Amino acid sequence: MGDVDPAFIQDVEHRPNLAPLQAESIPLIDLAALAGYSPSDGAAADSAAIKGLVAEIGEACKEWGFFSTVNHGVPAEKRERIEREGREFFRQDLEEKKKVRRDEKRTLGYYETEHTKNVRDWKEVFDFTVQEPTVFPASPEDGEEGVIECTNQWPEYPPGLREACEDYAQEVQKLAHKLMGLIAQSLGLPANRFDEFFKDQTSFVRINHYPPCPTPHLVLGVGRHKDSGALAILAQDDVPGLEVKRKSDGEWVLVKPIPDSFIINVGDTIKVWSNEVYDSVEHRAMVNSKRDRISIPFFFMPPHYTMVQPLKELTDEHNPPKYRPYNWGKYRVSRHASNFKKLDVENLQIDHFRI
Ligand SMILES: O=C(O)CCC(=O)C(=O)O
Ligand SMILES: [Fe+2]
Repeated sequence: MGDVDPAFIQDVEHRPNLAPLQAESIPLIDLAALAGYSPSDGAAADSAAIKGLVAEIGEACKEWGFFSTVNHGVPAEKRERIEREGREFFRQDLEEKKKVRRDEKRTLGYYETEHTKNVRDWKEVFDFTVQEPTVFPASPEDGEEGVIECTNQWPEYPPGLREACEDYAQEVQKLAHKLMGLIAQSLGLPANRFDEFFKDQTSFVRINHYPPCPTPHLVLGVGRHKDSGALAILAQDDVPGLEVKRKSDGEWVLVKPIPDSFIINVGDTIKVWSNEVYDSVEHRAMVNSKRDRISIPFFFMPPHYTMVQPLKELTDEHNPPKYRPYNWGKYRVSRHASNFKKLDVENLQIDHFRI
């Protein structure tokens, strides 16, 4: 096992297959028709091209919970820039990176000891929030009303990281709003149905860096998990690693990198809003012994005061709500705390609120 810390080692049943299935992977959707689209513009939402997209996206959300997109409208140079600046940041010594390390009080910045399902991930990350400051409950406990304001921690080096991150987040955010419009339409709702949930937000962006690993067959860059927010919009470099658990048979399939594409996946919040018409799907990232890998997810998340529950229009007496309402901020704070360290218990999941 060499020098690998046992904290990283996955149980046998969760270890990756380094030659994973590539055959049938997630659908690829061309978003060119989104150029003039806005969820608040009824006429644009009704065009034939948009209706076609809505059908494709609805199908992908149902069958896979995941899809790749091209012609998404986010300028390639903005994605390239954040990737380049991120690499430059991670190239520094640990001591330098630790100057912006997150802790229990400052929850954004650099972090190198994340755990997923109580096993350490083979990665380091840099997190920044999209709406500054982002407001969260001070405590995950019900009845405790205080809030805290989270702000970003920017390193001195590289000097361009901050602007690259802020620009990127603004661009991807526009795409996120449009995708929520299409998803609303695909559920038979008005395109602007989700707008009220994103007047404020707790969205954040993570730059994942997966260094080469001497024992890629024993560890994962990020262990199997579902994303808890509404949507994730992920950029990956040209090194394969992301695997999605195929709903039809439970097999792990590799999502091959496509240049200038984004991978979109449905998170638990949409699963609940849709009363399980759509599902959030497990995914994980492998590492390899030769090349490092960068991936950049944008996690689109509602404001802390949102009560997440199945939408009224999608429930009735024959199809009653499958979840009790839960407070997004408290849920997020509780889950976030558990990523910091190895715990003896599983962290909070939406199943906790399943009726
Ligand atoms: O690196 C990847 O491809 C996946 C990352 C991911 O799923 C996450 O950060 O939540
Ligand atoms: Fe994820």
